[in-house]
Amino acid sequence: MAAAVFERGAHSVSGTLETLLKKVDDSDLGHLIGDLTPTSRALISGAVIAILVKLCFGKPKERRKYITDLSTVGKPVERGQNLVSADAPVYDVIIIGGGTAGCVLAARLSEDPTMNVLLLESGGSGRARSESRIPAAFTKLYRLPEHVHNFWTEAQEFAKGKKKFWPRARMLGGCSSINAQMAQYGPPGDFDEWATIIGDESWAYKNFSKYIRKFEKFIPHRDYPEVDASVHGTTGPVQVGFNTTVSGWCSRFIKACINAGIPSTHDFNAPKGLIGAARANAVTYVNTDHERVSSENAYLTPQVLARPNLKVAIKATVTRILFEESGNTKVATGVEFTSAPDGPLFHARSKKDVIVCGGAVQSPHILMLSGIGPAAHLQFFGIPVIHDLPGVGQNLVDHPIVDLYLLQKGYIESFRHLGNPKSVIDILKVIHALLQYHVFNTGGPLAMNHGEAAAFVRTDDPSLFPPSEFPEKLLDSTSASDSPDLEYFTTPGAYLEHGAFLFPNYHTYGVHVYLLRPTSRGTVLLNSVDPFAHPKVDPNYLATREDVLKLVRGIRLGLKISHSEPLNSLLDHSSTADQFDHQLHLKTDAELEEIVRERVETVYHPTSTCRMAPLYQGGVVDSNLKVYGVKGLRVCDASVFPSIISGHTAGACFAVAEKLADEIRAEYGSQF
Ligand SMILES: Cc1cc2nc3c(=O)[nH]c(=O)nc-3n(C[C@H](O)[C@H](O)[C@H](O)COP(=O)(O)OP(=O)(O)OC[C@H]3O[C@@H](n4cnc5c(N)ncnc54)[C@H](O)[C@@H]3O)c2cc1C
Repeated sequence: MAAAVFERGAHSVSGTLETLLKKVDDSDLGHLIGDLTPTSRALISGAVIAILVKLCFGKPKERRKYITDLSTVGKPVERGQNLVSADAPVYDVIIIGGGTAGCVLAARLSEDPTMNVLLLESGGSGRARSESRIPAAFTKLYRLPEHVHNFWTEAQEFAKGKKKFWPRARMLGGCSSINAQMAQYGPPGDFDEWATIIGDESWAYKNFSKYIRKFEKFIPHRDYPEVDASVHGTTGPVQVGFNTTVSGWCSRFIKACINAGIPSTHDFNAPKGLIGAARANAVTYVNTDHERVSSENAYLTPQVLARPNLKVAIKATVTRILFEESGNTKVATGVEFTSAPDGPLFHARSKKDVIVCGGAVQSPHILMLSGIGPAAHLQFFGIPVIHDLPGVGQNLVDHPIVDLYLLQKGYIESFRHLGNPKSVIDILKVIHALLQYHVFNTGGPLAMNHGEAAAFVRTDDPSLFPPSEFPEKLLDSTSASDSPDLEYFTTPGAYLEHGAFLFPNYHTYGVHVYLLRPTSRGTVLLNSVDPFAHPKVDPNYLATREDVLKLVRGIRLGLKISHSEPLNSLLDHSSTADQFDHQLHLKTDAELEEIVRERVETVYHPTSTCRMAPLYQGGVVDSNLKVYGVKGLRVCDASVFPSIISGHTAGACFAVAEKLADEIRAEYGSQF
């Protein structure tokens, strides 16, 4: 009864707020608010109280218990002890890194009650952070070193010598806990290419796609009946669907793409491939409660964590993998870990496998610290070489992005206030958004993931890039004739510095163009032997001319889309302001090339630094993800991708881990 009264009261507060906001929006901004009436003030206070009451007394969030006392999962040891302590706790499998892939493996392997699994994660719980749970809030995490490894790249030789900010998650769920939640898994041709590179058909799309369906729980939506649910997984742990809020800019972008000559598509993840334009979150990793779906909350459920054969320790950084000789072979027999740079060290022993799931930056880092990598590089740092494996840390590839900053004509629709409330009106809007999200569970602006519509194209598509205007034939770096090499996505506001700067005095619109199949390759190398020191990350952006020319084409088409209706009428193309791009179409290709080199940034998708490939092609792992030349050691995360996919990378990480879990269980069977 009390709850019903509360709900009704809160609804009426929200309704009144909505009316008030509408009035404010319709009026000339700013006047109404200067001196709020007592009624308005009462409404605001009511809304705030409603939110607080809901937060305090609403349905409690499921609490998940993780191990923080490392002495309960490891044996304390002295520094410099190179063999696993004889009385260290023993596990069948030790997983290093509870990220996107690591949580999948922990949950799937421990389904076998005879398999003892230890998962060690350097950070804390992602789910415990509201910035991770609330879809719109993730960029707030980027600069917090406790939750994010905030790497910087080396100065980029081909990008004006600038160092680039490269956030990677440091929490359970890994980057699936901080990513933009867009769920596009890559076109079938990419996985067929993987199978060809490694010479194993189990990676071809027709076989590998069962693992995509295994992780997926697709939630259809009545507004998108064209999406064929039968080609999706419906029983997996990772809920994907249309549960994010999108602004009116989403459909405007898709219409403008179609008017610019890009076909429309309904489902970027259907087996037929993903060329075309659609609501980007044709699915997102956001559930029906409008919360992010990370690998932590999808896989490490309270039921999974209650398994006696699974231990999940947080604030546990692995400092190295330890090896023993068996005949002529080096065998990984355990790990050394600690909670802090000067903290006590612990050992744990593995009977079967140590699986490195540290991500594309840290997996090669951990291997090198442990003596697996290019011998000369390890010797330079005085690290005893366990196995000379030149491919470790090589082949780094990332999707380079160029953002276009556009100005709305007047005020069309904007969410600037969410990140940067500047007036009482903005504060009212924020309160309204909080009510929608926290009290009524209707989503609202906090349920946005920002990247709301997307288009995938090929730079050799003659209908988009007619040879008369684009005569130069560029290298085809795609995996198949129906795989794209450029992606666009849009945000209802433009931003700089990874979302830290939102053009506070303007209502803006962002079009982002990125290269899906770059040919430039970089490295992850050691900076120091200190496991807590960041490695040297050098994506070597734009080292090849192909990459630059394709991005120049991408900018041209992006501008054409912005000049196509309905965007054309809603954007202020008369603006000559320097910080906006309305005059960019007048620039020569050489001038655009300079802009590409000036602006290029990461779209946070590094892969392939422990590549699954034959040894002679710089491979680090075989098709079962076993590290070449040693025993008992595997890698499983984005670092093993044989080539970067023309999509977003989290989906393939889930699927690769699902596949490995199946294979390990089949390989060891009843041996546990
Ligand atoms: C800001 C951002 C936005 C993105 N947006 C999208 C998107 O919209 N859609 C999409 O599909 N992909 C997106 N991605 C990419 C995608 O999320 C990643 O490719 C994927 O999640 C990587 O998974 P992983 O398993 O390779 O590594 P991670 O998920 O990064 O996991 C690595 C884990 O290992 C831990 N770790 C590292 N070293 C150690 C150690 N020594 N000891 C213990 N633990 C350790 C880390 O703390 C981390 O938790 C985005 C990424 C970022 C950063």
